[in-house]
Amino acid sequence: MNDTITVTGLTKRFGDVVAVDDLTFSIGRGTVAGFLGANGAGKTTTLRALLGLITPTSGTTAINGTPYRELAAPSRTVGALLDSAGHHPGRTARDHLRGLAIATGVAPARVDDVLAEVGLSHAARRRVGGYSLGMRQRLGLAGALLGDPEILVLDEPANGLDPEGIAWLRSFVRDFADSGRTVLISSHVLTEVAQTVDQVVIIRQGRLVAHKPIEAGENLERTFFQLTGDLG
Ligand SMILES: Nc1ncnc2c1ncn2[C@@H]1O[C@H](COP(=O)(O)OP(=O)(O)OP(=O)(O)O)[C@@H](O)[C@H]1O
Repeated sequence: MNDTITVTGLTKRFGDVVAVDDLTFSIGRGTVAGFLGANGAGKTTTLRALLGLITPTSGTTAINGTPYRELAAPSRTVGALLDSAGHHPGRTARDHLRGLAIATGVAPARVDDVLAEVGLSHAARRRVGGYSLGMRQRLGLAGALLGDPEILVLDEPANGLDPEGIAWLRSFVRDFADSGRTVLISSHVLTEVAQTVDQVVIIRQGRLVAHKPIEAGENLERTFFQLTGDLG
């Protein structure tokens, strides 16, 4: 089986709100898939279900064919950046990552590697409370990379990054996929991901609108407006 990420008939309700509505898609190995939809479309809810953080109302999700909660080595299989919160402001980036490494069974020696990978070596000994939002996003990505995973799930990773940071993120994601690994990257801003992705999964009000490869020379903006009417 070549699919790394599968979402099958996923529905999630919060009271009267249907956040995700019978969503089905799968992502093959070695690709960068953009997961697009307006604010509130259901992207984060889908990713949280995929990572076993919430229980679906119905439907299933799997990573390499296995539900996340049943993975034998989750941090080596999939790394996730869901939000940039959750860092203790008084700790240094290095200490934060060391704690995370120990908690997830990763050799602490990886910490300096991932700090270098995300361009934070120079700030490794600074307290995270003084980090900019963009630096916290990089730190979150470093945490996702600790287990040297084959799959990355990134929820709005460009939030808070300056143009240089966004360009860096694009090339980072591209290199990651070119080494045969897989990235699912959510965004509500089309232009952030348009130059990076091989395919797009577009949702609106929790439902699948389109899942298609990106054609060379395609005017993505026009395609998206036609499909969704509400994506920037
Ligand atoms: N824990 C929750 N309790 C109640 N409603 C929720 C909860 N989480 C999400 N929702 C609702 O579900 C819908 C989908 O939210 P979700 O965060 O998945 O969208 P999103 O596409 O990630 O949006 P954004 O781009 O703004 O992050 C929204 O209407 C949201 O208000």
